[in-house]
Amino acid sequence: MKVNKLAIIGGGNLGTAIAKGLLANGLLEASQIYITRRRTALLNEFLEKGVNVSNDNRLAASGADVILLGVKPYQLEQVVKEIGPELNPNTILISLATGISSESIQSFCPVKLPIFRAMPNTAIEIGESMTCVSAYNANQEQEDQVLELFSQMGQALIIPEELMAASTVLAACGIAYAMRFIRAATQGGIEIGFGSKLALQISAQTIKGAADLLIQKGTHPEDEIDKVTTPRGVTISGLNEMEHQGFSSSLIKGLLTSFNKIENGK
Ligand SMILES: NC(=O)C1=CN([C@@H]2O[C@H](COP(=O)(O)OP(=O)(O)OC[C@H]3O[C@@H](n4cnc5c(N)ncnc54)[C@H](O)[C@@H]3O)[C@@H](O)[C@H]2O)C=CC1
Ligand SMILES: O=C(O)[C@@H]1CCC=N1
Repeated sequence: MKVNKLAIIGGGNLGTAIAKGLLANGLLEASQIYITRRRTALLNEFLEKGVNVSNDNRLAASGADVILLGVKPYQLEQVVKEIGPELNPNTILISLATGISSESIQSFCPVKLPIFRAMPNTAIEIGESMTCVSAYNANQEQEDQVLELFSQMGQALIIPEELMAASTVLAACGIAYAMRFIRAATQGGIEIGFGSKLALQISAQTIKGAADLLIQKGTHPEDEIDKVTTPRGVTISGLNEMEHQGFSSSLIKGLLTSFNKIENGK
């Protein structure tokens, strides 16, 4: 992708994770990246790497080919209106905000322009994100450009905008759910004899191996489970006990709770 200038407006948790992902992949020179937030002192690590750090959103947006909006949803309208004079019909605007439609974002802009919503997860920092993207007012070339950008920092997919809430839950919140699984496994590991450090190492690498089996072989989880569950063995006993305690059910209910909160604000 030919990007001369990329601006991240709102360098918080997600904005800085993306900046780290871009730098780690050498996708752009540090000098091509602009990142803003109100308290710029919190972005010193980027300043030291040669990234342009500022609290001036218009300066960052001016002449940028790609603008990523990393502010909170309730701050989006004000920020888009602020940078409005710097937008042109070719600017690629990518919103990371949860729950604000492309149509609304377009209504904050003075010109019609390609608008993308992207929902990466925090593993973007290490190039392992699952990023779902929706496109609005964009042509094929622009869609390909945005997909290419996020594909360099993990896997990326274009999805219909109506699935953005679902992708937020499955992929973005999903990192937190997976972390909680690993934490619980670690706590169990300590009870059966490991120190916390070793228990965490074993649990995390085990989850990574499980995910990689599915990703690399394209198999179904139950096929892989069948290979581990010796008849009358210990794995099936543990798994069935987890299900009696509501393991899958609690995960699905949690997912739905997150989803309903995005959809209905509850
Ligand atoms: N995909 C994911 O894994 C995650 C997605 N999100 C989504 O990403 C968006 C950002 O969330 P976080 O990064 O957690 O928020 P955050 O609060 O860490 O970051 C927002 C940043 O915007 C800055 N900011 C606020 N007003 C500004 C302005 N007028 N000009 C410039 N900068 C301004 C703040 O100083 C802050 O650094 C939200 O919409 C949230 O829903 C958040 C966390 C994880
Ligand atoms: O928890 C949240 O609301 C945001 C959306 C996805 C990840 N963090």
